[in-house]
Parts: sequence; C-alpha cells; structure tokens
Amino acid sequence: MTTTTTAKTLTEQTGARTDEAATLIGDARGRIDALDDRIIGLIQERMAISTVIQEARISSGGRRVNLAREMEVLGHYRDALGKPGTALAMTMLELCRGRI
Ligand SMILES: C=C(O[C@@H]1C=C(C(=O)O)C=C[C@H]1O)C(=O)O
Repeated sequence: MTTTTTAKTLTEQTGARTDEAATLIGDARGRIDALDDRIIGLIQERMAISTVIQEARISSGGRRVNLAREMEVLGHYRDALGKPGTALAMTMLELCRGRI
C-alpha cells in the first residue's frame, strides 16, 4: 500500500475562509501552544511541590489527603473561573495526589 501525504494549506489547517483570517489564527494558535507548554510546566511544578507536602505529612504519621485544604483550593478556582473552575481544580488535585 502506498500513502501519499499532501501538505495542507494554512487555510485548510485553520478552517478559515480567507488568507488574512488563516494567518491570524495560525499566529494565535502558536501563542496558545506556547501558553499550553507553560501551563503544563506549571502543573508539573505544582505536582512536585504537592508530593513533597504529602510525603512530609505521611512521614510525620499523618494522612496523604487533607480535605479541608482541598476545599480551599477548589474554592479558589471556583471563585476565579466559576463552575468549570471547580472541575479543573478537581482534575488538578487528582494529578497531584492520585484518586481518592
Ligand atoms: C499538598 C497538600 O496535600 C494534598 C494535596 C493538595 C494539593 O495538591 O493542593 C491539597 C491537599 C492535600 O489533599 C496540602 O495539604 O497542601
């Protein structure tokens, strides 16, 4: 079987109907990709700090999870981003301390 790959034009890649809109979208997507890389890096940094806290608490005889603190974190995200912020924070907490 032979596979032929044809490069897509910027207009095809973006769904725009004009070259002007395609260029704007292409540039803006580049900025979004850069932001996503930074966000992922920040989440990884948060995971590492959260692990330090959890290990210190467990080593001291405590539990991995502290629900009162998690309520504060959830409230922080909800206040800033509304209901979807709560869902985002719940996913982030799961990344940081696993499923409970
Ligand atoms: C990091 C902590 O430990 C756990 C992880 C949390 C987090 O990642 O924000 C919050 C509460 C705890 O369940 C903490 O107590 O601050």
